[in-house]
Amino acid sequence: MADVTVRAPAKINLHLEVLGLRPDGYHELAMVMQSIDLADTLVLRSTADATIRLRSDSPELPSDGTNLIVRAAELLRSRVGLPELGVDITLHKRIPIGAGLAGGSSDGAAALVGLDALWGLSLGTARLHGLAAALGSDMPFCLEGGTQLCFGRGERLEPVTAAGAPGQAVLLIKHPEASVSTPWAYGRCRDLRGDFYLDAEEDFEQRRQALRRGPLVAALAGQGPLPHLRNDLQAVVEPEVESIRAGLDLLRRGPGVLAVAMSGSGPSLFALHPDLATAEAARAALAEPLAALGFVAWCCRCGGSGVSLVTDGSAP
Ligand SMILES: C[C@](O)(CO)[C@H](O)COP(=O)(O)OP(=O)(O)OC[C@H]1O[C@@H](n2ccc(N)nc2=O)[C@H](O)[C@@H]1O
Ligand SMILES: Nc1ncnc2c1ncn2[C@@H]1O[C@H](COP(=O)(O)OP(=O)(O)OP(=O)(O)O)[C@@H](O)[C@H]1O
Repeated sequence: MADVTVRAPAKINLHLEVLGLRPDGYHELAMVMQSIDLADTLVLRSTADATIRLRSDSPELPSDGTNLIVRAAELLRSRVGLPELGVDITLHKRIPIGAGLAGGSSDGAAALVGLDALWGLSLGTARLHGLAAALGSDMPFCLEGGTQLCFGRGERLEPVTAAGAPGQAVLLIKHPEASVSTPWAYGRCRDLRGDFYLDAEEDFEQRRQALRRGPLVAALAGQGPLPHLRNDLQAVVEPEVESIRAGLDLLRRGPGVLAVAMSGSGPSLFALHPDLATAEAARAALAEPLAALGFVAWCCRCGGSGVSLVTDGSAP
């Protein structure tokens, strides 16, 4: 079969609420996640030698069995019981690494979708979703994309209609030297807030309902103003990382900004804007202080889909 190319978009968290700690050690969450059009690209080619090979244009990224792309390919191949299948994968990395933007999870989801097509498996959405959930909490969202309520440890999805969303674009910033480990952020959350965690399923469900019926979901549907964005991990990470405090302050000063928050476990920060032109104008207005503090900045549209096969030859 000819090469298969897959687009792997990043996500931001419009809401991240930590409800409690589960018996499996993961946190029970209530989130709203949103795809953005900052994306990696994977190009996959079949090989005859039963090896899974990855190369990428990012020198910091491992290409061995610790990379989520290789882990996804190995899991898929073993689950379908076809050890003779081989693939060469080339990754064009654009999503910053360890940034709270689910770059690795989106790459893993893209590998699942790409290999399903390349190897002619036709696994279907439910099986791909199961494989994604086994690889990481954010990965099922990365498969589906768009705007979704995400519950459980992040893998239980409910689509949100965001046709009327006031924020159609983001100004996204990241400090190259800041890094936050996801397990560390959850561990810190447990240390600081663990005594207030909920533990009854009916309490979790009450919080899910509050989010489904709350002002954020209404605003996304074009029915009301955008509320303050909540990220419980931001509340524990912000006091520890100076560049996060400085970056949030800066984004709030951008002209036309609707709301500002940290994405996931950070350290990426974003400002929601009505459209790309307003986000670009804010980037231009903040160019000097952003550069002085050493931030890298991107302007992105809030996108409508998760990983997707590229069929028009437009990527990478
Ligand atoms: C911070 C977020 O990006 C928000 O979308 C996600 O919750 C993290 O998702 P992810 O990177 O796919 O996370 P995983 O690879 O499944 O888990 C990494 C680690 O994060 C912690 N973790 C993750 C998800 C969750 N619901 N509870 C947790 O406590 C656990 O320590 C886990 O060992
Ligand atoms: N294909 C990949 N791209 C990026 N990171 C990867 C990949 N595979 C494995 N990793 C590892 O995963 C870790 C987290 O990287 P990633 O860029 O996914 O972080 P993140 O955006 O914070 O994720 P999340 O938002 O899901 O918590 C890094 O330590 C990185 O080495």
